Amino acid sequence: MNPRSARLAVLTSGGDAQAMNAAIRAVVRTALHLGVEVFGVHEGYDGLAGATERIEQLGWDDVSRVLDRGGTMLGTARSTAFRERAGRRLAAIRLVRKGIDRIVVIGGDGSLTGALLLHDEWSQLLAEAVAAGELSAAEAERHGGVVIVGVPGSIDNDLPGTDVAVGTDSALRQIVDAIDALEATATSHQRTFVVEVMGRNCGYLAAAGAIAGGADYVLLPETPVGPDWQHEMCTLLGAGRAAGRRNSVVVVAEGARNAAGAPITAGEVRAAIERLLGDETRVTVPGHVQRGECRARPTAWSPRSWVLPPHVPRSMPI
Ligand SMILES: Nc1ncnc2c1ncn2[C@@H]1O[C@H](COP(=O)(O)OP(=O)(O)OP(=O)(O)O)[C@@H](O)[C@H]1O
Ligand SMILES: O=P(O)(O)OC[C@H]1O[C@](O)(CO)[C@@H](O)[C@@H]1O
Repeated sequence: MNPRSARLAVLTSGGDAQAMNAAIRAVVRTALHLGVEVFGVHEGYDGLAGATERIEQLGWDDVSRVLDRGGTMLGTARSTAFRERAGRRLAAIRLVRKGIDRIVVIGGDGSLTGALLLHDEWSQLLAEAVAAGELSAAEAERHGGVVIVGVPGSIDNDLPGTDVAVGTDSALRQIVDAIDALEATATSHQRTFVVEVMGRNCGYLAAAGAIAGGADYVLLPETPVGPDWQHEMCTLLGAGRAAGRRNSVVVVAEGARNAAGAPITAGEVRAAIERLLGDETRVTVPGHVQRGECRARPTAWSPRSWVLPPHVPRSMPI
């Protein structure tokens, strides 16, 4: 196919992650630069499989001034409709009716799993639509193959083969900022803080946040603790206190588990510290602040640098 006649859709899906806007901008402007028409799908897969179709053509100016804005300008969703085959069939029909058979999905492991499913089912979905009179044979033939590119976009950083997903670094900064901010109270009151960190079943944010934040102990899904974990943790924390430390921080990944597979909650950690050490202990849950707009400006090492603008020197290898 002549790429200059192609039409491409871009969408964000799953939890919003910072720099998704920069990634959208990079996709839109690079495609336009290459002569490809671009469409934004609003509200994640719901914009394709939900009750209302939300596909809108995007131009160069539609992605102006979004580089350092948090969230996603296209909106996102956790779409139940797309999980069903009927939803994916509706999605394929709507895309083909718009002449689109190129898709960029920016999202996490779930979103990219869904994208793979749509890719694998595409021919069959189109054949069914033709049989049901929902698409013409010519339309189905014209768009007989679909090309889908997945861009790992998730604070969780839980995609195999990806060093750092879009949004992970900013979430990490939020976590380290939160731990740094707790320092004042922890030190003044000689308290222990238990910080619960997002990440679903992945401990990347908790592990990296604990190291960068100088925490004393971390509980992760990947390293389930044994039955005596409370005593082990408190022995370490107690040694720090004995050495003169005025503050202690324990980071708990939201997916932390013990060796038997039972979840370990921040409340449980707090109770263990109070019971075994007598430390005054508080739980802090930064929650969706971790997905919020970073006040620090995004680094150049981010989707900011992905765009292929016309003003990039032609001699530059890209
Ligand atoms: N197995 C699947 N089959 C079809 N669609 C799926 C599947 N898993 C996920 N999806 C689609 O992708 C959407 C987003 O998935 P999910 O909620 O797991 O977030 P994610 O992409 O993993 O991102 P994050 O973990 O950062 O929130 C789901 O709401 C659903 O529409
Ligand atoms: O925003 P929601 O739907 O409450 O989901 C929260 C989940 O999304 C994430 O922030 C991103 O996947 C996870 O870390 C967290 O478990």
